[in-house]
Amino acid sequence: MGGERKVFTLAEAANHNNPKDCWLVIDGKVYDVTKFLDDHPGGDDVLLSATGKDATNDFEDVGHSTSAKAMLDEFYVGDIDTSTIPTKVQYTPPKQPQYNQDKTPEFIIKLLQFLVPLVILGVAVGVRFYTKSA
Ligand code: HEM
Repeated sequence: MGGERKVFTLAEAANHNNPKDCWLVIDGKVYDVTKFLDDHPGGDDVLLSATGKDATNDFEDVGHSTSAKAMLDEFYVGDIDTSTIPTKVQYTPPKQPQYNQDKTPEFIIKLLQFLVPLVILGVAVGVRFYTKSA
């Protein structure tokens, strides 16, 4: 093999998910952290629960120090076949209908709001005018 990089599928890496054999997938690389479980300042349980998946976000979310990131090298065992990592589903909001979907221009609506009461008033005045003389 002579220093050739090993490439694992996510399923292969996921098999190493117990306290006696624990692999993590971070940033496209595979790390065997079995020996580190007892020494991890964040505890062994978080490492074990980060197995079987792309743990990049878990690792980054903690805000690990640069020295923590430098430690990764010593646990490196190979790379992950990135095509075996399920791509994140991007949330796209449903398309909202435009608020005013009808094409009636605003000024016509304004005009009607002004005219309708005027017409009612006109009718009322007209009725009164014609009934008074009777
Ligand atoms: C090979 C991978 C990892 C290494 C080498 C590592 C190393 C370290 C180190 C050195 C610290 C001490 C604080 C610091 O220097 O930033 C730390 C803290 C911590 N780690 Fe990790 N870590 C690894 C993976 C993870 C993962 C995958 C998780 C979460 C799922 C995690 C969760 C935490 C937490 C919660 C702390 C904070 C502990 C505390 O402050 O009480 N670590 N880690």
